[in-house]
Amino acid sequence: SNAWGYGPTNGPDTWMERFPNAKGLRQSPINIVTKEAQFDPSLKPLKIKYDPYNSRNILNNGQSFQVDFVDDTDSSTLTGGPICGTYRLNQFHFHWGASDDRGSEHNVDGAQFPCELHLVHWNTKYSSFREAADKDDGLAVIGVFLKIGAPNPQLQKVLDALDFVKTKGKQTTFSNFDAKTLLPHSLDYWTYEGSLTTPPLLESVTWIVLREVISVSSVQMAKFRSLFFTREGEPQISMVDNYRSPQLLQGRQVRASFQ
Ligand SMILES: COc1ccc2c(ccc[n+]2C(=O)c2ccc(S(N)(=O)=O)cc2)c1
Ligand SMILES: [Zn+2]
Repeated sequence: SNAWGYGPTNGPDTWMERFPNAKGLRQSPINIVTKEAQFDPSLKPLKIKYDPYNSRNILNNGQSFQVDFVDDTDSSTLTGGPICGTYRLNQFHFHWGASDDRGSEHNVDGAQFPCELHLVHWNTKYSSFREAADKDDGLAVIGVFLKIGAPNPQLQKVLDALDFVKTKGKQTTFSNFDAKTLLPHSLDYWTYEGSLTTPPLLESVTWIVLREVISVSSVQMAKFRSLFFTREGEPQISMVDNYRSPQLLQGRQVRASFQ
């Protein structure tokens, strides 16, 4: 079947053919217009507790690569911020461009970054990620922008594992990784109600986009681009431009945790 992807025949502009959520009223990503983001003093600080012991493996899923976490206990959690209750870290992954001028999914005042990190959490009021994935309050994703600058030694640990997951379906163990080391110093954030940015585009995500960026060098960006969308033995298609463009706000309010 013509599985969804990011190519000319199966990319984001074709997704609404098979995934009607694409035309929904709370789709992601969005362009964050900083002047229109209203400071909300009732927003709590983010409380992030990640246990390196929970990191399990790294997988090339044919759309991105993700680091999966064991999420059968509350040892790696997100609480506070705009959410109620406890959300567990399930995985993190990235979106990036073919060149440094594009690649992030969210934009800030119309600007794109070369890469965006997504840390995906699910609400423990549900019994599993899968059960939470289609609930209005099921998921919370922290978005972190990567900006070209100094090499990022924490990120390098992840990039060094990419040699083992070059093609779709490849995975390798990836233990003892502290995802907290990928976060910037400040946890100031913008937040809005949105969706998964890939099919099935479920409208179940409370988005928490951090204002402070983390650095990535151009050499490190080239490492992301060394991956392939395709399986071993298939004609190679470089894994680049795996991002959806900003969607209509449809009257949604973006709130800021900072003044
Ligand atoms: C219920 O069926 C599902 C549910 C979720 C699926 C999925 C297929 C791919 C990715 N996911 C995801 O988990 C997923 C997709 C997108 C994102 S994102 N880029 O952070 O919005 C996070 C997580 C299928
Ligand atoms: Zn994502």
